[in-house]
Amino acid sequence: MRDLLPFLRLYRQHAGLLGAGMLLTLFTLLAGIGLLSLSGWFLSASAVAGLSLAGRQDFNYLFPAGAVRFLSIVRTASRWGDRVVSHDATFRLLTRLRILFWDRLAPLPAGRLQAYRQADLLNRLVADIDAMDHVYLRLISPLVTGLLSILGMFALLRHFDVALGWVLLGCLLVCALLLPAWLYRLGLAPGQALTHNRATLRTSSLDLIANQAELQMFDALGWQRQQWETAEAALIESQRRMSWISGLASCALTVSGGLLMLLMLVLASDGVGGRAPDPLIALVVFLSLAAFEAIAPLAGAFQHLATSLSAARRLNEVLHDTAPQHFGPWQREASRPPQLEWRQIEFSYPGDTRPTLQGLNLTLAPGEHLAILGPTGCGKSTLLNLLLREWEPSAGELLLDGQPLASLDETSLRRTFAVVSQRVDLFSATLADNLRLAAPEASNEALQQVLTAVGLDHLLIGPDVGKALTLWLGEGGRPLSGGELRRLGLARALLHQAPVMLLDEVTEGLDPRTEQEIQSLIQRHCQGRSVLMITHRARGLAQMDRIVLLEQGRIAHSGSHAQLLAEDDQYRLWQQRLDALPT
Ligand SMILES: Nc1ncnc2c1ncn2[C@@H]1O[C@H](COP(=O)(O)OP(=O)(O)OP(=O)(O)O)[C@@H](O)[C@H]1O
Repeated sequence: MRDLLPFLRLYRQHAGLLGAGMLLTLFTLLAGIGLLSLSGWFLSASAVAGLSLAGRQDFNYLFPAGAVRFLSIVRTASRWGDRVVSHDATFRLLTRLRILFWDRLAPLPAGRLQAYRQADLLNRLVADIDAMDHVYLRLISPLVTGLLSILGMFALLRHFDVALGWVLLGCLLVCALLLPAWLYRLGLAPGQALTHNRATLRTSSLDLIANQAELQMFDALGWQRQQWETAEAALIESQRRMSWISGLASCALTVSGGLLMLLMLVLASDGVGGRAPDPLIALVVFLSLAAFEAIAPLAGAFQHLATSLSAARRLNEVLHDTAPQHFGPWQREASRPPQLEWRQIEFSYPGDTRPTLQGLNLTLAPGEHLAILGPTGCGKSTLLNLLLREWEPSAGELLLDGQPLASLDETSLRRTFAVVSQRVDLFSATLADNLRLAAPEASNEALQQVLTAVGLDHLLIGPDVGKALTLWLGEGGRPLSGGELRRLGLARALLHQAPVMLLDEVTEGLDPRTEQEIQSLIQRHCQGRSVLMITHRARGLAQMDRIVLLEQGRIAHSGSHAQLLAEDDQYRLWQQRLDALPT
């Protein structure tokens, strides 16, 4: 139950609406109970009154008939109001909860987010939050209004017959305690399975759709489909078990209601409140029948409680994630290239026993163009990831102009670096939208110029400036080749106008001519800016100010291209290997 506490705190902000919703539910219940018991009494009393002439003349038909109409109008109106107000309150709560969840999720560093699968996060954001609507609608509201109605019925019946009042109260309280507890236990395992299986099916469906090309190529579509079918069968099975429990709950409620009615009939048959048997017996019997209207939602609430609790637990995992990212208040003037320093940096990825970076010391002077070479997996991209604060070093200091990088505010950090990472993401949007991500204020002419510079002018539609950038890219639009994607990434980085360019294998997958063009473009555009370029290519190294060879998370060699060629055997070996690579 502790898992629900963070969500219950949100209720305070909508206490007025939630309270009004419960009041209307209570009116609906009481009006329903009053209607049934009064109608039962009215029918019997009318029948009895009709037996004698005096009875026919004395019996007041008008007041009970009016009361029945009044109660039925109150019941209808309050039920309508209850639905409107309770659902409005619930939707407001869900909206707040989604915003809260998103607010906690968004500041998590990208590295931390990798611990969650994207499909799973989507499921938490959609299905798990939806499951929280049970908490107010099916748990709190029925619990409060059910217990108040039971007390109301007790007070009414006690007015006519104290003993019968206590019997009704006792029986209803026993049912209100035992039935929910029993149904909670029954629904526990299938409820948890339902949340888990729903998440698994969603993840499996997204895997099937997103990886379809890969699966088809390796003839693994059947295998993935089978995984999906297994996930679907598991979900259907947990839904079937929940439906079975719902059926059982309805059966238990009907049987208990029938037994209670029978008991009250037997107890009242000698007369209510010490009187001779009269139509009040019908009032007692119908009152006990109506009483189960108050208990029925309670039983259902506890059956589904396990589903809400497991959804709450999954949401809390993200809400209480221990790794929120903190940015300092320092707002730096972003146009000037800074001095960057990795000082005695140690870093390992979670779960990895090997250190990725071990006591790494490196400096990037303002305006310096530095290339980093090294074998696959030696930690080159990790160097950039630490700079972008996707991960935090476990020891050592990352300094920007001599200040800890963590003291910089997030906007200044993002304005300081322009990145072309190994994986360039394309949004399902127009070409212009995909570029304006990096420079929202850029004019159409500036976008066209940069596209021409990176060799993507063939994506422009016609000469008209307004229409030329409207090509739809990504899902539902034109896909880009690997080389085109890299060039688009470079175009974004150039538009970003940051003083430090971080380029992770930016010319990988390009033909030699384009590679040459891109290299010259970088040199041209990055005059006066710092460049940190990770590369596996020999081309362009001579134009860099300094080259660093990284090995097993440490700097093995450092110097200018000419220096290293002259003095360093290993660099010569690297150079030969890179030269031998097909271009
Ligand atoms: N998110 C991660 N979680 C766990 N391990 C990771 C993660 N990212 C990278 N690694 C591991 O850390 C090591 C260094 O990775 P990194 O990407 O920095 O290498 P790299 O030198 O850039 O390699 P490449 O030249 O192939 O791009 C690798 O062994 C890699 O498998």
